[in-house]
Order: sequence, then C-alpha cells, then structure tokens
Amino acid sequence: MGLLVEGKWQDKWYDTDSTGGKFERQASQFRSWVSEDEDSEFPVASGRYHLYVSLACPWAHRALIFRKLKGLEPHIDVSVMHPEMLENGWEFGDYPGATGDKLYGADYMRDIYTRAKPDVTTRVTVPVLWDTHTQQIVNNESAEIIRMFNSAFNSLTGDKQDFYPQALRNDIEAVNELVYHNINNGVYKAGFATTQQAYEEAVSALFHALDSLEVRLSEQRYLAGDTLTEADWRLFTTLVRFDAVYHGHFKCNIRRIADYPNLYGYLRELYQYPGIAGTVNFDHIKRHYYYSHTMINPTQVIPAGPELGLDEPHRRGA
Ligand SMILES: N[C@@H](CCC(=O)N[C@@H](CS)C(=O)NCC(=O)O)C(=O)O
Repeated sequence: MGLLVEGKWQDKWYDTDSTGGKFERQASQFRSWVSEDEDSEFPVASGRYHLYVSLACPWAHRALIFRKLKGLEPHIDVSVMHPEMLENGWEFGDYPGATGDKLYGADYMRDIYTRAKPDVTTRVTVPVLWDTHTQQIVNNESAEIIRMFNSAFNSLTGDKQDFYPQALRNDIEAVNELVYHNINNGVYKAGFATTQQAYEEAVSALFHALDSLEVRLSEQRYLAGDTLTEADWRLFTTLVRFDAVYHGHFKCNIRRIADYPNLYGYLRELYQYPGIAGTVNFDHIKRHYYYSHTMINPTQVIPAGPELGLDEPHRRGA
C-alpha cells in the first residue's frame, strides 16, 4: 500500500508515528458532480461514466449497492480490482470476480489516477467514478457518489426511489455522523492503531456506538425510523464485513454482530433485500484484509470461518 506524490508512486504504509498511533483518514480530493444540466462539465448520459471498485472495500460497496438499487447497471459499467492490495496498491488482474481494467487495460489503479492528473498527490483509493469523455475522475468520495446515484440519473432511469428524502435529512445526517466516525471508520481506527491506547479508544467508541444502535433498532425498523435510507446502506457495508474480518483481523472482538439480536436481524434483512446479496463477495473481503495488511497478519493465512447464516429469516417485520 502506498500513495502518489506528484505523480510518482511511493510504497509507504499510513504514518501513525506523527499521530500517537492513531489512524487518520485523509479527505478525498476529486469532488465534482454529475448534473442534469446539459452544459455542465459532467452531464448525465448513459454509458459515459465508469465505476472502479473493489468488492472487498466497504466504501466502494456503497456505490455498488446504489448502482444496483437505482437501476444504473445498464448505464454505468464497473471494473473490479484484484482483492490483494500490496506494494503497488490496488491492482487489476486475473482473479475470480475481478474484471481487469475494462477501459484502458491498465495494470494498477494508480495509472487511472495519473491518467486524470499526471502530477497528482493522493492516496489511490476506490471507489472512483470516472468520466470516459474527458478522462477525468468525477468523484472519489463514496458518500457523494451514492448521493449522485440516488438522484442525478433519475431522468435516465426513471427510478424515483429516494434514499435521502428531504424530510429525513437531519436525522440521516445525525446518524451518519455517529456511524461514520465510530463504526465505518471506527473499525479502521481500531485495526490500524499502532499503540494500545489508540486501539482501546477506537474499540470502546465502536462498541458504544453499536450498543446504542442495538437499542435504537429494538424500537424502530431502520436507522431513520420506518423508512429505509442511505444511512442504513452506509451502516450495512461495515456490518456485513464485521464478523468475517473486523472481529478477528481488526481486533474488534468485544462482541460479534451475531451477538446483537436486533443488529443481526437488521443485517439479515438488508442482506436479503432484492439484489443486495449479489453485491457481497466474502472471498474478496477475506482475501483482501487478511492477505494485504501484512503488518497485521504477516503469515497472510486467511481464516476458514465464520459461518454467518445471513440467509436465515430476519423477522424484522414483527
Ligand atoms: N473516503 C473514501 C475512502 C475510500 C477508501 O479509503 N478506500 C480504501 C479501500 S477500503 C482504499 O482504497 N484504500 C487505499 C489506500 O488508502 O491507500 C470514500 O469513502 O470513498
């Protein structure tokens, strides 16, 4: 794993020395928007935009879920990384479920970033929403890509489902804040911490947040009430990975999701939502985490379990 500095690749792990052992995520830097305005830089069009993802990555998974839910599959094609991410960062390559770079046949994801901006300084992350016309990165921030998918292409797809409805926006933003800092990014803060104290702070905030959501989901069906929203899909991609990788590999092991009756039923309901199970690939998930983070798992041995039971009845209707 590394980063691009003025367009040159440097194989460096996250620097936690300067932050007391804490993992600090950097902000994504490509933040443009696809728009219904025909004169805009990135106007809505079928076949023009391309999504680069890893099936292992919870942030990319959000984008894949919204592409599925919003009927965007015929309009936005996808290239899927090889799950192993080592000294060259994200790579394309032969692996079941990976596709190679469908647009340019590149070897590495960093080649896509430098194609857009030859002297770019950035971490090379997925997801990336790419514009094939201008050969630019439209956006590499999943929180924004899913908002775009939620509404910007509605005229093309005719799909009016809204996972970010006006009336619930304040509630959604509030729960997103809690979930992002303590859970989505919280598992990374625990897993990538390089001091005992940084780890303990992260793991305690994580389970505090999970405990509070367990209570909330005993009173209401979804995070923002009885309507399924983006807040639920943002939590889902972390929950579905939790018992398989975060519990063991990232040492988030105070409890499993399977130990929380409401969170576990909720996870099963979302997993069983039409089209969603097909976006979940546990082989890529386990292989990516256990094989790529050699400072955490130097043997690169991938565990066999756990058995998850995500197809069991969820009974959330009751
Ligand atoms: N804020 C970004 C984060 C994306 C992200 O960190 N993706 C990970 C994969 S799970 C990645 O590509 N990491 C490579 C790196 O940091 O060098 C988003 O939500 O889109």
